[in-house]
Amino acid sequence: MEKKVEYLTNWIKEKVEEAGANGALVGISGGIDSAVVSSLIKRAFPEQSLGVILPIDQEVEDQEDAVTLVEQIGLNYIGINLTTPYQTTHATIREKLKEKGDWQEERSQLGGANLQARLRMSTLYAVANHYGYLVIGTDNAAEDFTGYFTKYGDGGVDLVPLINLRKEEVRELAEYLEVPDSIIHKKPSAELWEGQSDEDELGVSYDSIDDYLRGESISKKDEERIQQLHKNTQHKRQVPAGPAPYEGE
Ligand SMILES: Nc1ncnc2c1ncn2[C@@H]1O[C@H](COP(=O)(O)OP(=O)(O)OC[C@H]2O[C@@H]([n+]3cccc(C(=O)O)c3)[C@H](O)[C@@H]2O)[C@@H](O)[C@H]1O
Ligand SMILES: Nc1ncnc2c1ncn2[C@@H]1O[C@H](COP(=O)(O)OP(=O)(O)OP(=O)(O)O)[C@@H](O)[C@H]1O
Ligand SMILES: [Mg+2]
Repeated sequence: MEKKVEYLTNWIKEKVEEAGANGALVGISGGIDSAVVSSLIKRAFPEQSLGVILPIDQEVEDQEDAVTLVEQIGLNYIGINLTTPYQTTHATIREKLKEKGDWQEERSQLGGANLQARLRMSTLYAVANHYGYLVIGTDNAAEDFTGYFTKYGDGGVDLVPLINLRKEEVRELAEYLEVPDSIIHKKPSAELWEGQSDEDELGVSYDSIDDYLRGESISKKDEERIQQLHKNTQHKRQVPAGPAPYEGE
């Protein structure tokens, strides 16, 4: 485990230095993925790393797991409350679409959820620009394969150190790195709306996705669901498509 941690830590260090950046930061949610990335950036850059806690509809102090984590690992951190920017932006969009007669309440949940992820991304980049740091993402192999992230939201980052790790491998790393149990055993959730659960929304468990990624056989139903998610989200793993150069008259 120590070798794996060293490998990931050195990789982050090399990529940040290669970019000529001063250090690294990560958004901290109180979930396991960002907890592991927090520990890695602290090891890579003990003095030049930053955790950013970005609550929406909550106070920074209420993000207890996130605060406990940064204090435990001694990571320099900052809390920026995005409740007002989120509510203002969302209300402005709602008002304009209502005026146009196009607003549909039942279609608003996902757009609002993705807006939260994209406001966090914009905030992380504003802070990163300020310090000359890179933004470190938290996507793991299961999320990447199924496209379970917001395009240009939590998917909008500079480096993705966990991208080849299955969820089970992230858990193993978290245990080795002594991430608090309350974080390790929490039900994975993007927390973009009340009661959201990754596995309910995905329609398949992380264990099943991990088995699939390991090449093991899983139920036909799960296999079809994973392949459908992968296919539908192909665009998120690519640079935006453009036409070939025009070669006519
Ligand atoms: N074929 C295609 N080629 C090019 N672009 C395409 C496209 N199909 C859709 N698009 C574009 O992509 C958009 C849809 O993608 P996107 O905006 O990402 O939206 P979408 O994939 O519908 O939603 C994001 C999902 O990720 C989950 N999430 C988000 C954030 C964090 C976490 C977490 O685990 O923490 C999970 C969230 O709960 C939700 O299930 C469309 O509105 C359209 O603009
Ligand atoms: N309140 C928040 N403050 C700062 N960053 C956040 C917040 N919520 C989400 N993020 C960022 O978005 C990322 C994606 O969330 P995701 O839920 O996939 O990861 P996680 O919360 O670390 O782990 P888990 O998947 O176990 O819930 C987080 O890792 C974090 O970097
Ligand atoms: Mg989460």
